[in-house]
Amino acid sequence: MSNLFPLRLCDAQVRRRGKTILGPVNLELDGQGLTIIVGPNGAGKTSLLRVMHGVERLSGGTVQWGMNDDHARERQAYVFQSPIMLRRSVADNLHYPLRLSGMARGEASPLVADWLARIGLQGQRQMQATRLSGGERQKLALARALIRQPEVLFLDEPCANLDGRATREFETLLLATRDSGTRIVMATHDLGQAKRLATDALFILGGCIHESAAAPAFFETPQTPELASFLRGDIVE
Ligand SMILES: Nc1ncnc2c1ncn2[C@@H]1O[C@H](COP(=O)(O)OP(=O)(O)OP(=O)(O)O)[C@@H](O)[C@H]1O
Repeated sequence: MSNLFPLRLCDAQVRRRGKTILGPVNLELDGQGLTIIVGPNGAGKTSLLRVMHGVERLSGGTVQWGMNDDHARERQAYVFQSPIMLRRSVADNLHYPLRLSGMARGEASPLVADWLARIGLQGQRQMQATRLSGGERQKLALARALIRQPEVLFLDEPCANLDGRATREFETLLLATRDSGTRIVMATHDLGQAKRLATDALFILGGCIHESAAAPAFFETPQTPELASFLRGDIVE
């Protein structure tokens, strides 16, 4: 049984140049499910993900995992909106994190082959990763994040630049990841995607959690006028 969870944010706050961009946020995350973060542009979704992942300096409050920060960090992975590919082959992009963790190449190779098959890129294994399409890159970024078997995966708008088919393939991989027990926290602009994936959701407005609930109640019976407007597609500030 993992002791990484719960993740507790207590009055977590981020201020930059005299402006509060996040918080105070109070939140407890347990170890299961797929939490979706939605909210208007600039509301603080990325900042919240970065605070949870421990890469955003706090101006106040605390972020606590069930274990010390260094060990907790090793069990986390983060996927960005625009993934950075190493200027190496597709296969080497998957070998890289395993080598960093000290795994011998012979031991890593079957894992790499398995992940190439899961993301459907066996045929491109020798191709320079920077030549992949946007959808292929994002699947490779996901595999690179998951190959070390993190317990929690953070994603920031991973499908923002993908077409429908690539988005569907990516979502299928995400659902399989969730079902295999990896905790997922993901920001998205796409309300359809949020509904398809969420087990629970957070609505961020003005840097604070304005409303949160389990899905489908979050989407079907919003409790605040602001979330109701946002879900209708109105402009909310
Ligand atoms: N380093 C920084 N210095 C000053 N302001 C910042 C900094 N980082 C973020 N901000 C501001 O903080 C606010 C929250 O940004 P954040 O990227 O977290 O929002 P977001 O909800 O992810 O936005 P989007 O949906 O547009 O990606 C924005 O107004 C942004 O301009």
